[in-house]
Amino acid sequence: MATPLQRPAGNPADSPAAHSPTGCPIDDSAGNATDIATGSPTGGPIGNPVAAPAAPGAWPVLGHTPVLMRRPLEFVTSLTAHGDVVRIRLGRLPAYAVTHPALVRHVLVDGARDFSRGRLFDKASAFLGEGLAATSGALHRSQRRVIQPAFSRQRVAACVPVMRHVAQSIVSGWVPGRTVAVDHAMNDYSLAVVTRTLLPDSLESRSGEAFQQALPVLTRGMMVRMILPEWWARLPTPGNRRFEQARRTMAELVAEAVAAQRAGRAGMLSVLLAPQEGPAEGEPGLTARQFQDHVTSIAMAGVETTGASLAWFFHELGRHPELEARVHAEVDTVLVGRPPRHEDLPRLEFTTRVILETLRRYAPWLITRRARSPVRLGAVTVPAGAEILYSPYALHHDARWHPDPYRFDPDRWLPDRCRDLPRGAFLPFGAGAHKCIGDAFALTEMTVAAAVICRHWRLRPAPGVQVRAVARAEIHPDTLPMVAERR
Ligand code: HEM
Repeated sequence: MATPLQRPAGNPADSPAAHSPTGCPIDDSAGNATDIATGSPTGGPIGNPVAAPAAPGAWPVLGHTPVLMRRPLEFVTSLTAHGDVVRIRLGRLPAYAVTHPALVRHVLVDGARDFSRGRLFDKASAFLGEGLAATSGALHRSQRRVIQPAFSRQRVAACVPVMRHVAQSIVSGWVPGRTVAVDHAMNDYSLAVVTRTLLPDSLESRSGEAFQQALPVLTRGMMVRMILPEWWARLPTPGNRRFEQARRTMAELVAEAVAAQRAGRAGMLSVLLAPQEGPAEGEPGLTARQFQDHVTSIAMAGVETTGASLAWFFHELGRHPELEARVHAEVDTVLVGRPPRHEDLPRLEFTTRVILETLRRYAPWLITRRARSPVRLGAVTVPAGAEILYSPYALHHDARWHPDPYRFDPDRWLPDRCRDLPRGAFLPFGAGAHKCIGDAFALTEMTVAAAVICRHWRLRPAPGVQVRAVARAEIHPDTLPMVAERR
């Protein structure tokens, strides 16, 4: 059975449909989307358009900004009730939230040529420059072709020993009965894995701490800048000053990392790139500046995402001892007392279902696109230049596709139960040309950490602590102290 851990590399828009280890769709391939609700095509010629219904709760001048700032997850999930395309306002700026899986797929895959990346990525370009995660169109396609081989199946498989080693060194500091800040531990794991595999020896130790401090300021700042009006970011507030400082810190750290690369150290990216030379006219390859922007993109996109997902994985196991017992039993059976190897991972089927369910429950909550021209989405026509919003989190909590959506139920990913899930209803990694380049890397990284930790440790919720979800670029636990117990 094809799994995301075994999928061939290539431009996702060209690659065969990716499937979860259970055979359920992790959406990324092209095809003609059909509006499931109405049976009508999702895109196409503009005719008899209707106005998108407006979401309630807009303030004069501020629009939906206050509710997006205060209750972001509740707000994005509430939009589904108002229509398949719902008009909201970011301050005075109109934006269209697309809530139906078929229409989201149209925006990301079938009709993707009609859309660029939009406001979120404009804001991120302040620190991502022209990195992979911030570009669109022809420039993005050429960059993706250059970088994709670094994330090939073989390269990801070759990273398993590093992932295992990093996970082992994280748990080696744990003391039975002591409290571990699991959210921090998982971010440390994720940062160490990304740096040691992609850019070994470059961002570690001394810089690692500064990096970990800058990341949340930047990811939160990027979301806040998307939601708030332009003038707000120019005010000399403490938050804006922190953002500027974090931006400078990140630029310095990445420059250091790139310099280390140029000194000839190995790493997934260095195999591809020769930034010290720079490509000659018409040759493949990246300039040093482009290389630096891509490193920033990958660091921004690849550290907190996996770190937060792993933290939620252990939070959910801590709350569900019956699921934890099943993961432990599976790890014991599959690994028979040795550390995990790449070939063991597909056999950790229940563990993988817990990971998929974690990715469903705690998916990225708001991502943008921008219409290049007037585009029809279902019955609605959005004007050229319109900001389009999609929310994997909201799609994943729509009871039409995911019954009892707030229940943590890994077995919903059993083949019999998820066979009829519509395409576009499960998008933890997005879809189409901008689908996460690190999806297989992240799934591998999460499975290795889960296996290494669950072999010897059980993490219990710290008594009396209420864990809240905080929406930055992805959803984080506000705090996650857990008591480590030896199994
Ligand atoms: C659980 C972990 C992760 C999640 C949930 C996640 C989610 C996503 C999503 C939803 C997108 C698409 C955004 C869009 O539609 O515009 C994306 C793109 C991206 N991700 Fe991830 N990601 C994860 C891990 C990683 C890792 C480990 C890396 C790299 C080491 C990475 C690198 C990237 C990059 C570079 C892009 C931009 C791709 C492009 O535009 O071509 N991500 N990710």
